[in-house]
Amino acid sequence: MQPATVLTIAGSDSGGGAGLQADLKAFALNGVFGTSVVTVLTAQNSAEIRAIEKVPAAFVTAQLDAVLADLPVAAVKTGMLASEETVRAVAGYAPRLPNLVVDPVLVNSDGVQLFPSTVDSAYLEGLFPHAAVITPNLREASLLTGRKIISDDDMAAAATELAATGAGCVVVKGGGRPGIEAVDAVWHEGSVRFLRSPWVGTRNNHGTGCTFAATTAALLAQRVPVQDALDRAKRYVQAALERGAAWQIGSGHGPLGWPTATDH
Ligand SMILES: Nc1ncnc2c1ncn2[C@@H]1O[C@H](COP(=O)(O)OP(=O)(O)O)[C@@H](O)[C@H]1O
Ligand SMILES: Cc1ncc(COP(=O)(O)O)c(N)n1
Repeated sequence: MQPATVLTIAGSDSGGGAGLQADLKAFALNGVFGTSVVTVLTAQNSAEIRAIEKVPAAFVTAQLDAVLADLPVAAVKTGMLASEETVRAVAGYAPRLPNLVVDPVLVNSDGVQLFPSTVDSAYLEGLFPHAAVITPNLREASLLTGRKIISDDDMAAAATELAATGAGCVVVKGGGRPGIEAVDAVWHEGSVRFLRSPWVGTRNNHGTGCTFAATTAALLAQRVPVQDALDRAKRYVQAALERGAAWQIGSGHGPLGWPTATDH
């Protein structure tokens, strides 16, 4: 038996906690072979993103052509695409990208918008209609819908509104709303349900969103049905947070740990 191949189209996090470094780690720990198309380089650590250098869209597509010409990609995750050109270029390939999980990275951890709003519309019109799953966090869902999102009902309403883009499944992630539980809203086939797990009290949450989306893609590549994949990705993130909870790597938000197979 050989592993399924999965592709991440994402940015590099020099600090190692998020971006394609987190994706490749989640791929390996979820049993798939990871390939990576790099969209941006970030000068980043556990505390901040200091600078972003975009890879030209033409070189993003050159990487995509090289991977797709040779490797049996069974699922794709997108992360920080960073420019309208790159979002639209990836959207042009989307009909050929199976099990596409789109994690729209649009704001930094302080909630500040990272890119011009033309990037948001390229996601809404170009990429979401082709996605099997989209995974905005609270702030991104708020930015994309213009809604204030405070309650579970607000999350459900935002997920339903984003489903109108044509995405197969919408997850509004609630990591930005600490509580007793970490709650995410999932729209699928016309109804909304909630994913709930115990809140893990730790500062080491750099890469939770990347890890959730990458794990979902890894499971879809292994033919796990989408709702099961989301339940399992949620448990994986919880276990990864628990494993790294006491680490002190960096002065800011440290990385997630490595769950063992029996953890999740
Ligand atoms: N401290 C935490 N304890 C448990 N689950 C968490 C915690 N922080 C985030 N999560 C979960 O991690 C996943 C990623 O969500 P989130 O952190 O909102 O994404 P992003 O990194 O894109 O902001 C979601 O399933 C969310 O509920
Ligand atoms: C290159 C890159 N991509 C994505 C994120 C978001 O990370 P998170 O998973 O913590 O939302 C990041 N900080 N850097």
